[in-house]
Amino acid sequence: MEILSSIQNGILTLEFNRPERKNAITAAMYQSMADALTAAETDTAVRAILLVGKPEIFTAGNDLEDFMKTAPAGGAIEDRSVYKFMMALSGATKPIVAAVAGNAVGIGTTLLMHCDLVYAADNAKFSMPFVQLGLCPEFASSLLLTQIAGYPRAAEKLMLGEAFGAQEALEMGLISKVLPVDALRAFAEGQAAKLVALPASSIRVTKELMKAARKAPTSVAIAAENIHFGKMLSSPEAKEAFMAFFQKRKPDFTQFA
Ligand SMILES: C/C=C/C(=O)SCCNC(=O)CCNC(=O)[C@H](O)C(C)(C)COP(=O)(O)OP(=O)(O)OC[C@H]1O[C@@H](n2cnc3c(N)ncnc32)[C@H](O)[C@@H]1OP(=O)(O)O
Repeated sequence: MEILSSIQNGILTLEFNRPERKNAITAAMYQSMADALTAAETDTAVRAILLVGKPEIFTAGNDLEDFMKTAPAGGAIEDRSVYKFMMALSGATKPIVAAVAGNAVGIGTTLLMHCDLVYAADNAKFSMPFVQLGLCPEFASSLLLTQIAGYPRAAEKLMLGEAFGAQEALEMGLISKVLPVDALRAFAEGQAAKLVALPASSIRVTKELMKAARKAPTSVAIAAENIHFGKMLSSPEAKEAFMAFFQKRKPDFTQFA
């Protein structure tokens, strides 16, 4: 099972479990998380959601082989499991806690902006190398990171795509606490348990109110990003970037105007 899913004491825990591929997320993994989140919406046994990886890796982002396979097929983004997962995550009415240790690449960082309580280990590394892959930001990261971190810092992270550590993520407001890697999971579970014990209706309304102002702009940003992202996935620049990754070499973008 590449996504471990369990419900215990009111907490739905979703755990990336593909360490041999650095927890890179395949279409099947997105689908299984989308299904679990959708089911959780109406399951009274679930009062909080916890998203975790392994102590050495959160996720290497979208599986790049999947990107190469699915790109030319095209089709509506709404039919793709990544879209179903991200819509289920961003539209979840129950509180979501994320705990990041190791690398959180691409969608691994983007998805955090749709969670509620976000904690990181001192070994966490965040990056959004969309431009480096010949792509563009996705799932409202172009909007939300700008709101969270301010334009100059967001531009640096989204244009240069360089990795940054937990301390910088804390300063920019992407996460709310840094913990020793060995303490991260227990701390996040404890925070989720606190949410479970609180009145679910108050949590639900608080979340709704807090997210109300960004709801419409988030949808607009996602739709605009999708148009570009879908086209860019099959661009020569992206193909060169994906091939270069698997051939363990630097991409050569100078061949493209
Ligand atoms: C809509 C969504 C958008 C996005 O998410 S865009 C972002 C896509 N993701 C990436 O570009 C990240 C690619 N991966 C990496 O940069 C690196 O990995 C890490 C920094 C995460 C870790 O580096 P290291 O510790 O040196 O591990 P390793 O040797 O690169 O990876 C171990 C094995 O895992 C495979 N792998 C890693 N990431 C992915 C991936 N994203 N998709 C498919 N496979 C991946 C490798 O190829 C390799 O495999 P082998 O052992 O056979 O050489």
